[in-house]
Amino acid sequence: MGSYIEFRNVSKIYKTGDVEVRAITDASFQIEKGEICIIVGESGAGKTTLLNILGGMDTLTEGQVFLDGQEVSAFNKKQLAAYRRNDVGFVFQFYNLIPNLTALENVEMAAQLSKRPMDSRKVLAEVGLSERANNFPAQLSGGEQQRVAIARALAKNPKLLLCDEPTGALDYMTGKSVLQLLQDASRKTGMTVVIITHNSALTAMGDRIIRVKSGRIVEERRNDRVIPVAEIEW
Ligand SMILES: Nc1ncnc2c1ncn2[C@@H]1O[C@H](COP(=O)(O)OP(=O)(O)OP(=O)(O)O)[C@@H](O)[C@H]1O
Repeated sequence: MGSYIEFRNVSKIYKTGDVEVRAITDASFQIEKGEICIIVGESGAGKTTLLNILGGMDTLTEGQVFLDGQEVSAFNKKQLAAYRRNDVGFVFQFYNLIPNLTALENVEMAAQLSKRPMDSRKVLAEVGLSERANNFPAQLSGGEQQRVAIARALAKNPKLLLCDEPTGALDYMTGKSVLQLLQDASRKTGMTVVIITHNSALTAMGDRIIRVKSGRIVEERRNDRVIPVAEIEW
């Protein structure tokens, strides 16, 4: 049996007029179910491109991508939309909450779109925000907004949680608590989590580390000495 997630010789070339940008070259790696995977690399290395391909938000130029036995890279537009809706939860650097919906309504809306949602109130409680359920995003701190965004992604009960620089807009301590939340959620639910970051220190919290440089995978390894986020300093 293959791995839960597999990238097989993936390349991505962006074409703008006559100009070609090779964002990813021949990337192959695997991620197992329930793992926290940290994809690390400098700005422009190709991290977001990899995440977008895995999340069905962008297509590849060459190669194949598999998740849980399905070939994502063979999906048509309609299948990709269903895949994004049901199988993938997204957490971005800038939360992307809907401003005129409360915290709870933001979570409920995502849950309603999914095939197998979890109870929105329960998930909001799990991220420590029961008391703020009826607040609008503008009434919440950055860290609280990111918690709502994580609750929104988790409430879909996805197969995979994709996080693009989830602490990029947060201060050190708040960022740490958000990462701790992601680590706890993965451990508690067995959810597979992929986090992309430019911060090498965060590799210590991952079960698997994938390092990207100039569009190529330069390192892929299992980490058998995972450190709780609270103990990581950077
Ligand atoms: N839509 C696009 N059109 C053309 N080139 C693109 C496009 N998106 C990304 N690229 C290029 O592909 C390369 C990889 O970009 P990507 O955003 O994946 O890197 P990244 O590692 O996520 O960087 P950052 O940490 O700065 O977000 C870069 O050279 C970028 O300029």
